[in-house]
Amino acid sequence: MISVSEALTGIFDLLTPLPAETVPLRAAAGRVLAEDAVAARDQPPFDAAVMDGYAVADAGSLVGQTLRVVGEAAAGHALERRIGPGEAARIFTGAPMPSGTCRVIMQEDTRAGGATVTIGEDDPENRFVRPLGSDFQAGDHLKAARRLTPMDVVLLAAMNTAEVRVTRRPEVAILSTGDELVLPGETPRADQIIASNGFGLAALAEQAGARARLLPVVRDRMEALEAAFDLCAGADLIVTSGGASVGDHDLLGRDLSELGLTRNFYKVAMRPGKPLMAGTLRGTPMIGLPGNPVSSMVCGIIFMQPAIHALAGLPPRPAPRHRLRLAVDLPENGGREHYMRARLGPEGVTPFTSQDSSLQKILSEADALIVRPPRDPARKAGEMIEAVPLRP
Ligand SMILES: Nc1nc2c(c(=O)[nH]1)N[C@H]1C(S)=C(S)[C@@H](COP(=O)(O)OP(=O)(O)OC[C@H]3O[C@@H](n4cnc5c(N)ncnc54)[C@H](O)[C@@H]3O)O[C@H]1N2
Ligand code: MOO
Repeated sequence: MISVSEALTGIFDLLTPLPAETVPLRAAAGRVLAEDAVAARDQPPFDAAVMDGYAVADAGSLVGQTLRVVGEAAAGHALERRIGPGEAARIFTGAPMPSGTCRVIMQEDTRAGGATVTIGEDDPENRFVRPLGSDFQAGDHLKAARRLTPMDVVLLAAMNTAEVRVTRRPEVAILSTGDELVLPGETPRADQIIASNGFGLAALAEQAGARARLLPVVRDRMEALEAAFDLCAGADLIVTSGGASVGDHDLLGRDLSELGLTRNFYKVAMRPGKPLMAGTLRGTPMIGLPGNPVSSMVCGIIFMQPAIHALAGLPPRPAPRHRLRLAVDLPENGGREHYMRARLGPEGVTPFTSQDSSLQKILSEADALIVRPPRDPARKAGEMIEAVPLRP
């Protein structure tokens, strides 16, 4: 069996980043920037007032002095007149500083008197001017590749970017296999269960920025599998769940070269997720996940989501981890890398008592997956360990 990091590298090796497309700025959030965006202008494009008040030409203290108010500057309405010593311009936040002025005296520190203003307090150190280009300057870059956050979008908009070059959104075809499966909302027979994995995997794929194509459940027959493979055409990544083990009805564990499946590896030293496989199906990268729901979801986080990010053009990286304090002692780990469902509390992180890979309620309650490397020695409460967060 290969290690988790060998398996992840093996999956990255199957992937080619998708080409770029142009989208309007409104559709850019969450997409991966494919080419550097360059600011076309300085921001602010002029020295701007930071406070509502009076713009003055005098650099020294004006306490007790009365100035002549000779004009007004507001945001979007520059004052074209030059201001000299002994004069002031009424000014509002965001307005361009009139020529001749060097600072703003806050309105609260003044007393207005018709065409004049008298200065009460004045600290000339506080200029209340935002210099031209102090936010960003023409030619500044927002570097590719990065997943665009709402904070990036506000910057792109300010840079006067109406359209953005992003990588095409990966399309992930998801198929679940099993004679026992019926869809949520159907009435299962006594020997049937609800096909939950596909829904969770589709949500994980979409969380990672992909479009998910959730295919109908595939029965445990070769013809059904072949027909389902046809429905994967055009996808950038194919993800299967179930049928990966060695049972008589586990079709995906068999030699499927006649259906166009080339397997690059099968079985990984991890828990849950041992019967994981990856390869290509008719030339498209494919990841085969085990059917147990927790195995499927853990492998979706550890392999599918990083694969989607890489397809979208981000640097290939494992799922992010945090360092967390252990709240309880843990015995030595076995030979497989263990992803333990765990809860976060004031004392630190505690694994759930049962780590069975079928327990969906515990998975839903878990805050993190504690990662225990193979043969990790016994750990004491209070030690720091690595964990993959399950909540934003
Ligand atoms: N002799 C061996 N048996 C098993 C081994 C092994 O090494 N030798 N490995 C075990 C491990 S580990 C896992 S994980 C499972 C995974 O096997 P499969 O990928 O073949 O999964 P299935 O048999 O199809 O299903 C397992 C389990 O999960 C339920 N399931 C399947 N699909 C879904 C779905 N879409 N939604 C909800 N639940 C699903 C299914 O009903 C089974 O209960 O194999 C062990 N066996
Ligand atoms: O690896 Mo299986 O994924 O233990 O349940």
